[in-house]
Amino acid sequence: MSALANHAFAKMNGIGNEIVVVDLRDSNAGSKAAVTPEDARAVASPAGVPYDQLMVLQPPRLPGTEAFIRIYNNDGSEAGACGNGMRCVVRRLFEKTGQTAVTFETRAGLLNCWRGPAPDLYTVDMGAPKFGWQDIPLAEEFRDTRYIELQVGPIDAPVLHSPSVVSMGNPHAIFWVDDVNAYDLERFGPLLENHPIFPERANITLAHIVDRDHITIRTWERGVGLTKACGSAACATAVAAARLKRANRSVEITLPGGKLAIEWRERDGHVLMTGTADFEYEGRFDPALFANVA
Ligand SMILES: N[C@@H](CCC[C@H](N)C(=O)O)C(=O)O
Repeated sequence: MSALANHAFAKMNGIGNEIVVVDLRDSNAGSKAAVTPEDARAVASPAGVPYDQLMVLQPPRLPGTEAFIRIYNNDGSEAGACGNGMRCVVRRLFEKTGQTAVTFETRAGLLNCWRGPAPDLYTVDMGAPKFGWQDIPLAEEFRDTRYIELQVGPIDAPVLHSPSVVSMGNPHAIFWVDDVNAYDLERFGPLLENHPIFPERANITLAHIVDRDHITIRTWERGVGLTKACGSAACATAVAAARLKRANRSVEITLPGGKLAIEWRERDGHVLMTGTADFEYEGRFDPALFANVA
C-alpha cells in the first residue's frame, strides 16, 4: 500500500507554482515511508490533487535539520531543488509550530529558511550556484557557461540561441530575449528540455533584462511544462545576469504568477530567494488513487 494512501496533504502555491505538501515524518513506516514515482503520478492525476511539485517531508537524517525533503515533479521525476515549494513547506510548518527559522536537508544540500523580512514573506537560502559544465550537467565540455553554443531554428537565423547555464541544485538554461511572451515556449520548451546537451534534462527559461534591478522571466519546467512560477529559475536567472554584468546582485524577478526578490550574496556566494506562499486547502488522499500502484 502506498505511504500516501489516506495521508494528510496541504494544497498550496508559491506565486502560482502549484504545490502539494505531505509530511511523512509522523508516518508509522518512519524513514521507510518513501514515495515512488508511480505514487507521485497518481497524486498528479485529474482525480487526485494536480500539482507542479509534490514536497514530501521525511524524518531528518542529520542532526539540526527539521526534515529530509524529497521533491517530485508531476511526471514522477525527482528534483534537487524547488524554491517555491520550499516557501510553501516553511509557511505550513511555521504556522503549525510557531518556529521562525529552520534548516532542511534536500538532495541539493542543506537549506536554511526563515520568516521575513515582512510577516507574509519567507526567505530561502538556496545555497551557492554551480557553473561547471559537469555540475549542471552538460554532455560535453564548455569552459565558459555564461553562454553556450545551443540554438533552435534555422542555423543562419536561430529563434533562440546562446543560453547561460547554471545549476541551482537543478539544471537551468536561460535564453536572453527582448520579450518573453513573443516565443512559443510550449513548442520550444520540450525540445530544449530534452536536448542531448542536457543528460539530466533542464529547466528552460526565457529572460528579459528590464534594467539592472528588474528581470522578467517565463519558464518551461523539467518534468512539468509551463508553470506560473519557478523559484530556482528566478535564482538561476539573477545569478546568470549578474555574472554577465548585465544586472545587480540584488534584483526583482517578475514571473507570470508574481514577483520574487533575489539576492546573490557577496559574503558567501549563496542565493537568497524571498516571496510569499499561499495556503489553498487541505485533505486526505483517497486510497483509490493508488489502487493500481504496485
Ligand atoms: N518549481 C520549482 C522547480 C522545480 C523542479 C524542476 N522542475 C526540476 O525538475 O528541476 C522551483 O520553484 O524552483
